[in-house]
Amino acid sequence: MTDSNKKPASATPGKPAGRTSDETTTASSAAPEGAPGTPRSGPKGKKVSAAVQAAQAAKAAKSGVSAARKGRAKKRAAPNAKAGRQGVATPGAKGSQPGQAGVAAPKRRDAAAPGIEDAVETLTSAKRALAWTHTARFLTTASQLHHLPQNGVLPGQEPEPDEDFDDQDHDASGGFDDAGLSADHDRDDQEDQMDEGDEDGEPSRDPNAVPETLPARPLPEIAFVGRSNAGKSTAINTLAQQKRLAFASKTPGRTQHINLFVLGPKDAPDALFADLPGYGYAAVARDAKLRWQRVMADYLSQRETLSGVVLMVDSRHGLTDLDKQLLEFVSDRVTAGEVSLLVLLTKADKLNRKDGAAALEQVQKELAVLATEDSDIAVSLFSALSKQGLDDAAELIYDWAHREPRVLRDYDDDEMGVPEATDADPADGADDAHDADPADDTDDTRKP
Ligand SMILES: Nc1nc2c(ncn2[C@@H]2O[C@H](COP(=O)(O)OP(=O)(O)OP(=O)(O)O)[C@@H](O)[C@H]2O)c(=O)[nH]1
Ligand SMILES: [Mg+2]
Repeated sequence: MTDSNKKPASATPGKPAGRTSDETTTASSAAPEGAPGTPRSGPKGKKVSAAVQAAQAAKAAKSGVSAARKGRAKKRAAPNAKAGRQGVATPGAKGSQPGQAGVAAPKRRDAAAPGIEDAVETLTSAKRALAWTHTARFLTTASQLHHLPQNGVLPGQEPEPDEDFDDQDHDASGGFDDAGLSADHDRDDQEDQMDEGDEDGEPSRDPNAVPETLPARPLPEIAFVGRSNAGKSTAINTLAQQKRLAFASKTPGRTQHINLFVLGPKDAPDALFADLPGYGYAAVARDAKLRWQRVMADYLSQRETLSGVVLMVDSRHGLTDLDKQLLEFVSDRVTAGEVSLLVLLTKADKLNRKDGAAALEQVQKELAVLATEDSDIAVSLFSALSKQGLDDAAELIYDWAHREPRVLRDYDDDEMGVPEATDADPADGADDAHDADPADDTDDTRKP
């Protein structure tokens, strides 16, 4: 995790009005005195939305959010409206000092609660975001980082296409196997899908299909990362409102390649989703883990078009050491505000309200070290089953993909260096027990 030498978040974003969920307590109450700001949380309920930027900006100004985020406020269109739209608590809401206990979410609407207009805006912006995520379609799969399309050039359009791109059917082979991410999968375990689709096996990708042409300009990329079995592929499917866009399975290690999905109109795609292989799968040799770390470190620290990272964490387990290690790979870019971060606490349907709130608070506290004036960090409970957190996640990601291009700071060589891969992971063994969680096998079925 990054240290706290970074610019601390100065004061404090304002309190979003009208949150109704008591799952929206801030983590700042647990933050140490003088600690930098804590990330926002974005559970369901609440919403002070702004569908249009002018309304967002006005709302942000009204709520005082912008005061704490002056750095990037100048660089983005209505950058701070996100906090309002997410309806998430931010530390030291109005009237409190940094490091002070945060203001708990109001249990009921009060004078500051959004009116009809806000409710309509909320609906509109959630609908717009979900309509956009629904456009997600498979683009390509890459077994190695350097195989990913760069600046709009797809593998098939390169002068010398790489043979690895032939395996667009998610065959359990290829470069990532070298990273130890392979496993003996039953490719017919479609019953593992939460959505009880009536198709058999994996969705077929036509190997002869002509890949969609990307625009010459680079598209912002949103990466979905997390431990094996955390729910990355399922979350992509849920966001896209498609049953089998990404391959979800209770078998850990299902996703073994970097799978890219393109979003936006066919003739004007505007973003990419990257479903990345999970980590922490027990049956992986040590040197293979190191290779995987290198791939992830390279991707997260060097992928120029990376706009946001969605880190999926099983809400029952919280941030593991491997998750923290992964965050280190991208921490410089997060603290600089170059890459946004959303931590989704998945499978929230398995927790009761109290435990969900506690999980949220714990992760917010742990992420506080990444919070700076420039950073854009949110945490939310999420369930693909109940759709908890879905609207918020969609809206936030939509916003990442459609914001004005960010002004990137200049990095020193040292700063931009790829973090050293390390095999020190004391919690690895313990974490791996999660993958064998028998509850996963029994509970991960869609409840009626
Ligand atoms: N109850 C419940 N189960 C879920 C939820 N999200 C995912 N699951 C289940 O968790 C298991 C793993 O989901 P995946 O989406 O394949 O996980 P992944 O992170 O993509 O895993 P890898 O591809 O191995 O890295 C599947 O059995 C899903 O049905 C959720 O919100 N609630
Ligand atoms: Mg997956």
